[in-house]
Amino acid sequence: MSKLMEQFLEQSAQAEDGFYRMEEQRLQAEDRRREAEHARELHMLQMLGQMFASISSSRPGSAATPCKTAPPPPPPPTASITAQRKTLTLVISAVLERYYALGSTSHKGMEDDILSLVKTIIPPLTSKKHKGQDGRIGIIGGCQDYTGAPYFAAISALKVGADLSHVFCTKDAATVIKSYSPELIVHPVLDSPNAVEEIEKWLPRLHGLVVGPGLGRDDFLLKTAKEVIERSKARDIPIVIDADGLWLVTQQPSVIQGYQKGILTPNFMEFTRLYEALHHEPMDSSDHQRGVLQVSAAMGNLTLVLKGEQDLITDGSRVFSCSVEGSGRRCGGQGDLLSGSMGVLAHWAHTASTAGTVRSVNPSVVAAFGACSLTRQCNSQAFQQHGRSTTTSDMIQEIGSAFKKLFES
Ligand SMILES: NC(=O)C1=CN([C@@H]2O[C@H](COP(=O)(O)OP(=O)(O)OC[C@H]3O[C@@H](n4cnc5c(N)ncnc54)[C@H](OP(=O)(O)O)[C@@H]3O)[C@@H](O)[C@H]2O)[C@@H](O)CC1
Ligand SMILES: Nc1ncnc2c1ncn2[C@@H]1O[C@H](COP(=O)(O)OP(=O)(O)OP(=O)(O)O)[C@@H](O)[C@H]1O
Repeated sequence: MSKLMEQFLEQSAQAEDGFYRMEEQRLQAEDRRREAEHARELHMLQMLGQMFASISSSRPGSAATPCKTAPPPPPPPTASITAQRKTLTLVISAVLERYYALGSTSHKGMEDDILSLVKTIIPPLTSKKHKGQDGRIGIIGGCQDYTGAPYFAAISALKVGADLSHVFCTKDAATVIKSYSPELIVHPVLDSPNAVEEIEKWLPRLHGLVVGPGLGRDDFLLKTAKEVIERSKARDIPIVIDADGLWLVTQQPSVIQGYQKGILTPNFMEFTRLYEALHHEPMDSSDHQRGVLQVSAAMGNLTLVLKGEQDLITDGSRVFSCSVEGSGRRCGGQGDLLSGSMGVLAHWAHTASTAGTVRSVNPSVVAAFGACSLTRQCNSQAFQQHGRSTTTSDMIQEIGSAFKKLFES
């Protein structure tokens, strides 16, 4: 009897095992089918995104002043073309929204998609606009020691496409900066006793602010910068904080914490300082992705760019990495080119977001990604010509063609 019972139990156990094995195989097959479907869907959405982006970025030509020998100018953009462009950019946004909801992990695909999105924020060049409409950018920085940094940032903003670029610097830096370029508007106010009021007069006219390049760490200048940041936030102006501006943020994070139009652009050293000030412990330098998510979260989901071999960009929800090929040349001032360009792109991205064009990704992230790609592309192009002797001025010369290659082709 007990033998029969044993046999019966053994057979039931075998049947049960068989059942679970089959069920496991069935579930694995189902998983594989779902994964394949998921990959197909991602691939299709990616291709659609690229297709729509290339259609939408082929703009009507800008209306040039006619001259006798020139062919007739192309017709101005008609209402139907404008409507078509708008529909296409909305489709790109919807495609990307679905794509990111599916959780892509493909870095190359992701880079291409964000680049497509950058293309949609660039205002078309038309004869219908007046000077200033494509951006008036202010740089807070420039002191006795550092005159190059604010110049690099301000001229980069102009070369990317801002119409006017202002530098608010100390009195002794102003003449020097003016002498580098007649294109810049230079205000020698940063060390005057009523600096904040002097700068505030201009805020209603500014579309973007870059705080820090060549600012130095003098207490009075940092206090002025802090007050200008507060007043710019009250006016909802996009603010990029770089270099010594990040020194200020490290001392007083609340100055920009939680401001959704703020972007921080630390190099590794600046990032480490900020991390340690926020978390009161040394950073785990083996996991940069985790580090940037932690700092962004601690700063109230502020957009953050950790510059390096790959630029890591996050707003605390996901990390985008920009690895457009640059070069091995690390001359000073590349970060200034980056922050100046970002000031303009941030203005364009937030304008596009208000118009409903950018919906799927945080506009600050789109601007940051655009500026990182551009800086790296400039670095690569300048390096091809100048090799080891490449300087930031050589990179600035490349902004026009790098911009065209990345965003207008
Ligand atoms: N022409 C001009 O006018 C220019 C002016 N500029 C202006 O200068 C001001 C000060 O800026 P800053 O970056 O030199 O200051 P700071 O934070 O003390 O860093 C210095 C220390 O950080 C380190 N370090 C740097 N990068 C690192 C990395 N990736 N990874 C690791 N370590 C890194 C490096 O350490 P080291 O190699 O010496 O050990 C170095 O000692 C600011 O206003 C800026 O705008 C610049 O824009 C350039 C062009
Ligand atoms: N190791 C690297 N490889 C490739 N590109 C890099 C590397 N490090 C930095 N970059 C690029 O150089 C740009 C500026 O970064 P960098 O770390 O030089 O900033 P920074 O130190 O703040 O510059 P600055 O000299 O203006 O103060 C970034 O856009 C980044 O992409």
